[in-house]
Amino acid sequence: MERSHIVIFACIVAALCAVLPILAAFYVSWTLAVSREQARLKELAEYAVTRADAVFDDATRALKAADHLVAPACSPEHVAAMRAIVITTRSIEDIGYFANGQLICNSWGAPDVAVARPKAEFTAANGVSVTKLQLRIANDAPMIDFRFRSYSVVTDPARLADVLAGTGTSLAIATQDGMIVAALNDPDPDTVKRIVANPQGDVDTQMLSAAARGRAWVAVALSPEIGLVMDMNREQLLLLSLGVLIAALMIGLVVWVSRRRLSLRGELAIAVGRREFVVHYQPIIELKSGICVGAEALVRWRRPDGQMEQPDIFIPIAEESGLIKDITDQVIENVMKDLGGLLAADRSLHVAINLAAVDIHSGRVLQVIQRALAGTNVLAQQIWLEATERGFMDVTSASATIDEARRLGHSVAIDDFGTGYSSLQYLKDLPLDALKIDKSFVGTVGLDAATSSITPHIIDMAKTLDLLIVAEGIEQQRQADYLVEHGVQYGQGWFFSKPLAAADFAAFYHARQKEFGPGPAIIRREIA
Ligand SMILES: Nc1nc2c(ncn2[C@@H]2O[C@@H]3COP(=O)(O)O[C@H]4[C@@H](O)[C@H](n5cnc6c(=O)[nH]c(N)nc65)O[C@@H]4COP(=O)(O)O[C@H]3[C@H]2O)c(=O)[nH]1
Repeated sequence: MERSHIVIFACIVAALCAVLPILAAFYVSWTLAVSREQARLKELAEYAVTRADAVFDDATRALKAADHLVAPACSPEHVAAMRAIVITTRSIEDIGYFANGQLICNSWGAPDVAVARPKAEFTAANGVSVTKLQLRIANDAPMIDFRFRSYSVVTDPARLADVLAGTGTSLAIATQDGMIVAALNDPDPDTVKRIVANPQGDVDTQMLSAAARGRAWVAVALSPEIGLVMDMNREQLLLLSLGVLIAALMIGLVVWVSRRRLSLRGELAIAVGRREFVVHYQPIIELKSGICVGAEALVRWRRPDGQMEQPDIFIPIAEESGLIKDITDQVIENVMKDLGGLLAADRSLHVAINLAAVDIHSGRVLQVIQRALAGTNVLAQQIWLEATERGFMDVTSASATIDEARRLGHSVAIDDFGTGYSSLQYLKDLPLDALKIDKSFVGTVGLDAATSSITPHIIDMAKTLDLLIVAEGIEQQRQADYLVEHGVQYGQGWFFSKPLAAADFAAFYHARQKEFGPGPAIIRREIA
């Protein structure tokens, strides 16, 4: 990836890291606040409707008691009985007796002025009708008239909405068809009507609401959503600060990773320029005889302070940035410098060099090797080339490079076989010489692991295609024994030796030669 792409990518990731946790925290805290507020409104509406029903029941009882009075209408006894009803009924202010649409008397006797009976606006299931009067007493709200047959009682609507709603919350006590009869904090009549008609519906996106239906009334509680923002409680603020904290941590992480990647890339470019790469050699052993027949060249990056970086850290970045070509060239150069003498003196020895996918793709590396071999008396047959399955994905270019490599005398091996996308197709279509079994499979030999059954299949496949087999990562005697038994010719791994610096490898090679004898002639698989 280009440096500018890394920077842009890091900025986008950092911006997302900053915004997403905060948005998520805000969303969670908002959802919590909304559901809490809705629960509060529901509780309020249920409590209010219970109270309103109780007031209505009280007024109904008064009306029915008056309806049973037997004293002659508006006689002193009748008026006294009505007064007694008013005194003993908490929910009503007065009671009146009507005939022919006119008030004849109330609990104080005959009225001073003529009062016409108002028209009923709504009739409840128990037969009591409801009317909002023009008459206003203590507060601003018009009084409510409940009437049953010849009697009416007037009630202060404050008795119907006798609850504490809290500032910002409005409450309506409405008839079953949505007419408000009592209210707190001026709820909008149209909104209340819509909620009564459709309590579950999305009535107003800026209002939270809850409705409760009682025997006679419907209570509707409303509060504006904006109130929640002001009302965010401690827990919600805590969530938000947690979101900010996570965002900060994530941004820090992104900055750290991208800086490290950028700086590693920059450092790697400098290291290529300063030729800071050295090669270590892991001996390759002929398993049945124990003779050392070659080595795998493994690159290391020796920093100026002496610290050694392993290839797993820098090869992927080198491949991404295109620096890998220079590294391959330096490895080839180092191999010839380190082991050129040994190779020229002993034809039975070979060195396997790892190539990147791009090296296989372009084939350019073959000329580099040719130039490095020129005048050294080292044969091309002594230089093996290895690449992972990724290098052979583009079969056309890979075939061309392998054909040319083989024509020049090199042997070519597929590395880490079985860990990628490899299929039999690769092996059939490519003129390969050898297959390297990945250490992850060798490690399972003799174990019950699910992958342990793969190793014999890989071995069989290689035998069918008549490929040389090299097993990687042999750490134990039993693994070596198993591989010999199954016809694997070569192996490498800590059981024999870790990768060694050039001088140590030469010493290892000579010691091994003394103990197990000289190596065979040049190892070469003939392809018809
Ligand atoms: N656990 C365990 N590990 C063992 C054992 N024996 C050897 N190994 C390690 O296994 C890796 C074998 O190399 P690889 O599969 O080609 O895998 C190599 C190869 O794909 C790549 N690489 C190394 N040098 C070069 C190079 O010059 N060019 C390119 N393109 N890639 C390279 O880096 C990979 C890692 O190399 P290393 O870190 O040197 O790791 C080496 C080696 O040190 C063992 O018994 N047990």
